[in-house]
Amino acid sequence: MASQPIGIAGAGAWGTALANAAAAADNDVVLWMRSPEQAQELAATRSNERCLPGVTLHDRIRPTADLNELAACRAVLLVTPAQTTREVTAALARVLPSATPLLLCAKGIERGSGAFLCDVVEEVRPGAPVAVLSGPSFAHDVARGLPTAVTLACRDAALAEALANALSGPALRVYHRGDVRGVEIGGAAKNVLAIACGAVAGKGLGESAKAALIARGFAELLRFARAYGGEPETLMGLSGLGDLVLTCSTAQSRNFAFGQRLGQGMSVAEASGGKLVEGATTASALVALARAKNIDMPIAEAVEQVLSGAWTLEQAVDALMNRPIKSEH
Ligand SMILES: NC(=O)c1ccc[n+]([C@@H]2O[C@H](COP(=O)([O-])OP(=O)(O)OC[C@H]3O[C@@H](n4cnc5c(N)ncnc54)[C@H](O)[C@@H]3O)[C@@H](O)[C@H]2O)c1
Ligand SMILES: O=P(O)(O)OC[C@H](O)CO
Repeated sequence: MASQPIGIAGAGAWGTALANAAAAADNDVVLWMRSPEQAQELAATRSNERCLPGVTLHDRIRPTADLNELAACRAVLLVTPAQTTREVTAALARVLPSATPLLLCAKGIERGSGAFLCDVVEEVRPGAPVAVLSGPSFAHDVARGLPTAVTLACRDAALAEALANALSGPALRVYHRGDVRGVEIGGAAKNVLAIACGAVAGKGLGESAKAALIARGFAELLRFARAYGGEPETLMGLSGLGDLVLTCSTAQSRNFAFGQRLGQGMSVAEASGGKLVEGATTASALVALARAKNIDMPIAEAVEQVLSGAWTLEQAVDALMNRPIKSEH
């Protein structure tokens, strides 16, 4: 069993970084991508210059474009954009044995349905084991072997522990937990809040405003998680506060950088720079879920209003600053 490889579906920045980390943790790794040309290129050059420039692929990684090669893996990490979760899970369901655990590594909420990604996976592969991996972790840091700690959640405690052990290595420390909902909420919501922090930086509104956004954004995270069944302790850990602080701190984050460019005056269409900005695609679903349960999330709401074109950034700042004065907690 332990000699079976770890499978990774999706060879973008995060999939490639996780492949290197899993290999460094003494696993053979099958790295699947949809493009045969890209698989050939990765196998020949041993690098993924498009998504993770300057990083050498570990010897134990086998790139492939044949989905069937994931069938013999002991677990498969799903590392494609959040909005492709349903489609890629359906493709995986056709080749994987039903007992193979799927470990969700994307951060987001499905648009349209408003479904949490673990629920999407469970809907497509009923009864099959599902887990989620999240926490403060930039692909470039993990791929270069810089020390990183993340959380892996699964309702099956023994499986959570086994997967955490399998993926933990010299530079990646994986904690385990049972609160799947809390862990996935932290990852999905922090991306939306990071857009607001980036906009504050881009507009030059100061470090005090940024700290206020992180603290009040965390209060929104906690309210949302409580209402949707996540445990507050989870949100206080790596996958909540940890990832919120990381993503709200630096333009190394694509969500922060997107917000920063909005703050500097770029349009929503220009600001992504062609990069994946999960907070921008999740904002409307997050806000719709919050409204459905009357959860007060003014920062997430302001991000959504700006992205939809209903408010300018100036109107968003006014709306946040002119709310009625209230007790902090
Ligand atoms: N990059 C990071 O530092 C990082 C860290 C933690 C979590 N994540 C999360 O991981 C997810 C992926 O991020 P990323 O940085 O790897 O993005 P990316 O844009 O670098 O890569 C996404 C990959 O998915 C592939 N893809 C897209 N649609 C597909 C489909 N329908 N079928 C198969 N493959 C498809 C693309 O070809 C690309 O290789 C996101 O949800 C992100 O929030 C990223
Ligand atoms: O670059 P971002 O904003 O997608 O963030 C990457 C990771 O989620 C950070 O933990």
